[in-house]
Amino acid sequence: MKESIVYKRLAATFRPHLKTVAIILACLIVSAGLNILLPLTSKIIVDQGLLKGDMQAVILYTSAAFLIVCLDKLLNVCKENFRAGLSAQVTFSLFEKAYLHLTRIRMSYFNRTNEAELLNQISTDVGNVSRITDSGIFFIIMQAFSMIGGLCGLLLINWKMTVIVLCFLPIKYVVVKYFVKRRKRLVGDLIEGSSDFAQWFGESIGGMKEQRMFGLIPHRHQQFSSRQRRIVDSERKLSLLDAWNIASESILVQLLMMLLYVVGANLIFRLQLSVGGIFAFVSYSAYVTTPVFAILNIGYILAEVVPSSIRYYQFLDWAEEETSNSVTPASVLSDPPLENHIAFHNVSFSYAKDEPVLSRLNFRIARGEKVAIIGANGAGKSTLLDLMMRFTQPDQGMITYDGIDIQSYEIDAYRSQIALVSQQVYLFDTTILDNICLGAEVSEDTMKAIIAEVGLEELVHSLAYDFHIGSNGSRLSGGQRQKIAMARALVREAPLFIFDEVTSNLDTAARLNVQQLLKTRLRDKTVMIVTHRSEVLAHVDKVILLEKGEPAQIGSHSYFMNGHAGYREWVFEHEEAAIK
Ligand SMILES: Nc1ncnc2c1ncn2[C@@H]1O[C@H](COP(=O)(O)OP(=O)(O)OP(=O)(O)O)[C@@H](O)[C@H]1O
Repeated sequence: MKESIVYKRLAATFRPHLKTVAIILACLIVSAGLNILLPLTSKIIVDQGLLKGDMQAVILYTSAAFLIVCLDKLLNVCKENFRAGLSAQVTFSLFEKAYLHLTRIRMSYFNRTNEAELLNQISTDVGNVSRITDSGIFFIIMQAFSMIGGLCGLLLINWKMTVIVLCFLPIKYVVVKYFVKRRKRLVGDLIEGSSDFAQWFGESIGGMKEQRMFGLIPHRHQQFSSRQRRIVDSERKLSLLDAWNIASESILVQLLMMLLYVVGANLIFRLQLSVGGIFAFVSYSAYVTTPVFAILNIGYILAEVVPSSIRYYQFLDWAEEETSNSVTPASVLSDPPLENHIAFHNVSFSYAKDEPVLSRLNFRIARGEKVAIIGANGAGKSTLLDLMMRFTQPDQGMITYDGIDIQSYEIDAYRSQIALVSQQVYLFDTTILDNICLGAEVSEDTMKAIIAEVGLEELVHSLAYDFHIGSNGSRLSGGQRQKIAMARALVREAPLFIFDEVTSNLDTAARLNVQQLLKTRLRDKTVMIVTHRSEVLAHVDKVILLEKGEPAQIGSHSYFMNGHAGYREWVFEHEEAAIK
């Protein structure tokens, strides 16, 4: 992303807050004007008051200076009030934009970033981008105003000395340019290192058991050290660079002062400049050099903002799920419900070019049908369900629901038609009840019935509905988590149910419950179920057999058991593996 585009987008951040920005700028202009008067008052106090012994002038001009400072400080508090408000609003909206984008971003984004990395990335970037509202930046703007006044003051007092001040500026420009270049590189390194570390750290926490079981701790410790060292090293270099930048600025300013005093003294000895004049001149020269240094330093501050802004805006540019479509599934609107049939028309999909996972799938599922999807590991079963959920889109072909391409439906309305229990269930860190209802109103009778149907009665009686299950259900067993996920789906009463390997963690009684559900609560519902268990396969209306990259085969369980040797062995293999 080009830097010019980044600057345009950063400027757009201020658009909703133009009024606040205008008030802050007004405060800064008035404040700069007031500050310009101060050296003049000092000059009069020295030349007219002290040197000529005029007490009245001393009292008058010191009082004027006092009032100017009071007014200036009041303005500063007022400006800071608005600036802090602006900063809070900008930070909030940057974070909100990132969060809302995450809720709509295509699911493929999550394949490349883990949670810890994502959190680190968003909070670092929002923090750095919102630095454009820092008091430092506004201070620089204020300095720009005072520079104009300062330059007028300098010319009024002595034009020869003004030339010395102006000659000094290109030197500072070269120095700052060098520092900015180095800082950008170091900040880039730091951002990359932190992101890499956060990704590694997230993975380390996720795989803590594996590290202990397989004796990986010394190896992971080494990885930790090299990654952390890279970050600490970048931070140290950055601090050192900051110190050099400040030191170079002070040295240059002092060098300028030295020159001004030498030349100024010469002019005083030749009676071309008053004593008060030289003090006023030195003050005004600071009004010119400080802003120029500060303006040049903007690049130094932006060296941190720009790399983060680029990453932040690249994240915001990641494609989102299609949400603008407005068709509502007919069954949402009609009572009694429509046919709710699903059809795959020549659907193909691949993650990588020339490596098809699903190839020319053609099948139709009528309302109320129970369909099993079966295939070897990696055959594309979960991918097929992701296509149904619109987490991904077909490369070719079309999936229709009630005869309409599912991509045409308004996405939330479409998803409300489906209750999914996925292979990897996610449970929220709240109570059993909240995890089942997920915000829906569920009557006590329905809840009781569902709890019994999925075999959760015992758990609920021993722990109670309001038992907190921990992060992702860490205080529950795998089977208990799967049962909660089942209950959560049943509560939705959607026309279509999708179960992805839901029986994998269940004991015999619980598996029988699932079988029973197909005949009772789910009798009129359409059900797609990924399973290899013969007791479920024997009760479905049809089986879709997937082989990676091949067109699907469709038939009944008995058809495959009699006519497909691979299928038979496969089902038995799974049964045996499950028994073992
Ligand atoms: N996000 C992804 N990016 C790239 N390739 C993927 C992705 N997800 C799955 N795959 C690949 O696509 C193929 C199908 O995966 P999928 O998860 O759909 O298989 P599956 O039939 O559900 O397998 P299993 O029985 O092991 O759950 C596999 O070869 C897998 O490596």
